[in-house]
Amino acid sequence: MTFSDRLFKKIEPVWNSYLEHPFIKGIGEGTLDKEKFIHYMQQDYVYLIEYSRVFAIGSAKANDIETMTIFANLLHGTMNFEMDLHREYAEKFGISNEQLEATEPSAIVTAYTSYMISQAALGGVENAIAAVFACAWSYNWIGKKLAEWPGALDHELYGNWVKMYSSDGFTKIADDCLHLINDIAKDKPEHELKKMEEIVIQTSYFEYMFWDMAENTSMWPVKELADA
Ligand SMILES: Cc1ncc(C[n+]2csc(CCO)c2C)c(N)n1
Repeated sequence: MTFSDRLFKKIEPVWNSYLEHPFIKGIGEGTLDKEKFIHYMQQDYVYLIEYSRVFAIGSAKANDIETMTIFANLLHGTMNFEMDLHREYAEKFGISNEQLEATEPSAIVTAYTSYMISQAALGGVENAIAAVFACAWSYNWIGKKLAEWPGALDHELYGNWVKMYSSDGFTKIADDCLHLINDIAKDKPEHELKKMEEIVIQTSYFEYMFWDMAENTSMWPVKELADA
């Protein structure tokens, strides 16, 4: 059994719950409120800026040039490929790149990114790959599931989201993370594997909380406070 098989056994119930979440269902069924999607995109944009730092930490902590290059490519892919999707959606909604970057992060975004950055900073390269794993892999997993829902790929607003995360390009990114975590876990003692597992479980819960924040307007930053 590979390390990722072991991880998947642990996190499968949490990941299955994503597919039951009203926000994900809203994307897959095409019924999601547009304002919620716009808010989600803005929050996700500032999330990705901080998330990218974890790839940079992974590259800095890598013990060989191959691992260093994989992290650097993942960093490049996020900032140029994934964030382009957000910039394209924002343009469609009349939101400039400057406005996107100036988004005030919700408390959950701050908690999630702070957790990933601190775990990656405190440990070695194994913590960095464990911190990014659920994020990179779960979106491709969700994208591929939603792609099978009737009409999800063709929806005029959310179809591109489903296309993007189920695409070959994103499947390759998710696979790169999968190979990397298995490779790094190979020679690790059990106590380090346990720590990696704990990080993947925590980040899987954070993913759920992110969907919850996107769905529930009461968890959004208060606009009047941000503008004051
Ligand atoms: C909260 C949140 N979690 C996961 C992703 C998806 N994601 C983030 S980085 C990456 C790897 C390559 O860009 C992927 C797939 C997201 N956008 N937002």
